[in-house]
Amino acid sequence: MDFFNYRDDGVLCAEDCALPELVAQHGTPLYVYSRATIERHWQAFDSAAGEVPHLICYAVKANGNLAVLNLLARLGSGFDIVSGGELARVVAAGGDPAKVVFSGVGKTAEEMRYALELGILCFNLESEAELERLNAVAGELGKVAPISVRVNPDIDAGTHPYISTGLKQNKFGVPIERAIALYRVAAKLPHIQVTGIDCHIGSQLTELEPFLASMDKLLVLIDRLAAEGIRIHHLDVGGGLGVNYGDENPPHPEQYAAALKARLTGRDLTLIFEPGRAIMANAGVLVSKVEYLKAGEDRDFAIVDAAMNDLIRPSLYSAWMNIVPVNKALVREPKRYDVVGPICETGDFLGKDRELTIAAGDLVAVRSAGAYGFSMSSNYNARPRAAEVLVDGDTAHLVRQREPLEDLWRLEKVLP
Ligand SMILES: Cc1ncc(COP(=O)(O)O)c(C=O)c1O
Repeated sequence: MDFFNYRDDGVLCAEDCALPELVAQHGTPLYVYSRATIERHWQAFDSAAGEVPHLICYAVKANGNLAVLNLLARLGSGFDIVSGGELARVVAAGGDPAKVVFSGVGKTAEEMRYALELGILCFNLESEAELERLNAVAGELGKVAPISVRVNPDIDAGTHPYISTGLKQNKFGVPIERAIALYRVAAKLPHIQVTGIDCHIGSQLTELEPFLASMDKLLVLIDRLAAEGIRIHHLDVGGGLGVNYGDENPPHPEQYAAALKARLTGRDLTLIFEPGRAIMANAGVLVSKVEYLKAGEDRDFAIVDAAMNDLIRPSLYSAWMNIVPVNKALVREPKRYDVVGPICETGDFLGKDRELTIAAGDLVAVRSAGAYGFSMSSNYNARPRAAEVLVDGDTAHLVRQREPLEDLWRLEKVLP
């Protein structure tokens, strides 16, 4: 459920704001987010976790716009980060570093220092070498670093191979057989404090079973650690809950959390969730203008002014994302199109073989684009990144302006 609906006159709105009016003000391509949807999705996790001690650490990589992070911080959210840059964003948005978990396989010493100085909640460690480095860096600062080991449970999450992270051939986490040994070492290090255990098996998961299977493996590990006197205080189940782009029908956070909670009875564990997509995907659309309709020999093309630099998911993962006309009352002949951007790559498409009722000059919206849309955008082909608008009822706030062209070379210089 989201707050993007057609008005009676056939115009698509974000909450109470008509998309054509936002475009008239801010142009295209334009990302539009709904505050009510973001808040409702976050609250769905919070209320699903209910009475179990828990913390929702929103995955900043899904959408790191400051206004989005700020809304979530105001709800009391924590954050899952994967770089010093994301941590800086959280701080700039008013987030609480004490509610931050730090994931990722390649944390630099500098990033570790920064996070230790801010006093984050936990480092989710992904290798033996990282543990060694963190102990040394914390030692230099005279601090103790709280850690979880990110366990790779070797479970097939049944998702696209590029966004599957819990298989032994993936770079993520520590193989479950080695995790115990790593905890033993960690427990003895002077500048490390074992606090939790962590796992994240992939993204856009549409079944509960892989989550539960990996949680079961982690619970066995927690018991084995307890038997050795190593106490785990929190269980970080990662993110990964899928959303509807079409008819995927993933579990609702309620079902997901209920299944996890059922396994925690009698245990003194805080649950940490790291949802990204489930909060943001359906809280945003990407609005674009049809520049040209072009008849090909083999197929017809709708050439729009958004491209793979604005939204790379279709090109990168062959992801299917729904593309709809912004005004469905306009009288147009329905036709099938490949919806493509202006970038000089054959892989530059937003959708293939889509039936659409459009003409040149019309607006289309790519739905479910709130997560991994703007955050994965680039300047390829010297295209400025799109503006972002956050709608709150009948008020639209420009939360990031379109990148001015001169910003594209602001950091460059020519030889004297
Ligand atoms: C460690 C970690 N946590 C959380 C997430 C967020 O995942 P999602 O957006 O699928 O909820 C990711 C991305 O897959 C991740 O790598």
